[in-house]
Amino acid sequence: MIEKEEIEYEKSVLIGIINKFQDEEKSEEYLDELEFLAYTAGGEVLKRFTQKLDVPNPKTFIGTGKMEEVREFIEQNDVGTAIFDDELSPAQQKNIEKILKCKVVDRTYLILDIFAQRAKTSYARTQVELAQYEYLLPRLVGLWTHLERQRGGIGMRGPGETEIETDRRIVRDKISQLKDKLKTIDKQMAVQRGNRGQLVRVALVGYTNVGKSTLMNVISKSEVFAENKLFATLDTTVRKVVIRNLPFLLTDTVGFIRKLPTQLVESFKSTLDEVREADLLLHVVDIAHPNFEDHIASVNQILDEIESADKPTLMVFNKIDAYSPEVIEEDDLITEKTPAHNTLTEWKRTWMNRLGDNVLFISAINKENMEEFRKKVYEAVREIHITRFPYNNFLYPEYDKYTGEIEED
Ligand SMILES: Nc1nc2c(ncn2[C@@H]2O[C@H](COP(=O)(O)OP(=O)(O)OP(=O)(O)O)[C@@H](O)[C@H]2O)c(=O)[nH]1
Ligand SMILES: [Mg+2]
Repeated sequence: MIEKEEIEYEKSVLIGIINKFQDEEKSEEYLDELEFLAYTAGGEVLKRFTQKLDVPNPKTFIGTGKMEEVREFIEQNDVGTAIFDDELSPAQQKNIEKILKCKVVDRTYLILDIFAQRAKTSYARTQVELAQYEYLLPRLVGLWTHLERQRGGIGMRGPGETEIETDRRIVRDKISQLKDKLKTIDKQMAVQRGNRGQLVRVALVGYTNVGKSTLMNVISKSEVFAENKLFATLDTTVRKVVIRNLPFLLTDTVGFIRKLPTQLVESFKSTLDEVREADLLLHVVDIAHPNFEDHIASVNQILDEIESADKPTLMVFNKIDAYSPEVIEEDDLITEKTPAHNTLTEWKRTWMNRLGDNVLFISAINKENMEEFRKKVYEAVREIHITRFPYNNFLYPEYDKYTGEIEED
């Protein structure tokens, strides 16, 4: 449920392009996500603008005519922010600001902003701040170019440059301070992780808003903040979970998103170490989301970037309660069948079939199929645990049946 709190929502517009990599439908889906991001950051979207463009205009991202259309709308409707669905170059951002005379932000900035809003612990805040400064640094150059042009260059270049050089130095100093601070925290975290001993580590991973925290709450009876907004979780929660007689550690952590800013991947290194050091991944997918296949690809790409793509993984398709295939009416002879028309049974026969036993379909909210979930997780954890504690028999009486109550901590 999207509840409007007492926050003043800032009027904004979205701007995206359509090209051979993203057709009209894809572009629309990306803008849906951008709108959700905008909403999470406290923005209300009044209108979307799209333009067919093979390559973005290097100066202003979209073409002049389209830009004029956007400008008029912004002026007439008192819009505060224009949000672009791609990372803008520092120069583009400056140029556009000059034309639109409102705040101009891109997808990366928006994500950083949400992270900043949501970071609760000093650790998360430090990581976000570092990412924000990394984002800012090259943009100070843009500011300089802009000033230089405004002042006519010659003669004025000296002071302008000095000013900006000072700013850049301050930002660079800040970056290295934050990096030092993070290094210290990283060491503490590594020690903490070390202290957790030899227990098998399982990490919930997945796109943002798929239900990782909800699932964590269901299996560990803990209270992790879950909400229908993007990036509800920024910090890592680790819980000891016991299924039957088998204890293991379960981690809930930050969700991923398409085009997750590289600055964030880098500065959240330590948070992501939880994933990197996990023995088993539970890749949670929101099967009710029309773009869930793209989500899987984005998550896999990030897992690859953090060298975690080869870990044993269970694919957990969540929100089956909310899944409904699109229906083609019997007398409709035109509409072609697409994956969106698949029933769950049909989905199971697609590429999902190739995942073999490592697939689960659940509803964390309705606690549907949790028995099977526990059984599969138990088996996967057990397999790893056995190699680690080969003689620890008392923890492992052989269970050949999974009947009866499964005990929890
Ligand atoms: N219909 C339905 N909704 C669910 C289910 N599981 C979770 N949700 C909802 O999905 C939204 C996101 O849930 P979270 O648990 O916060 O998702 P998350 O993956 O932890 O999200 P981030 O921390 O933002 O990455 C919440 O509104 C949940 O109530 C489910 O099985 N069915
Ligand atoms: Mg969460």
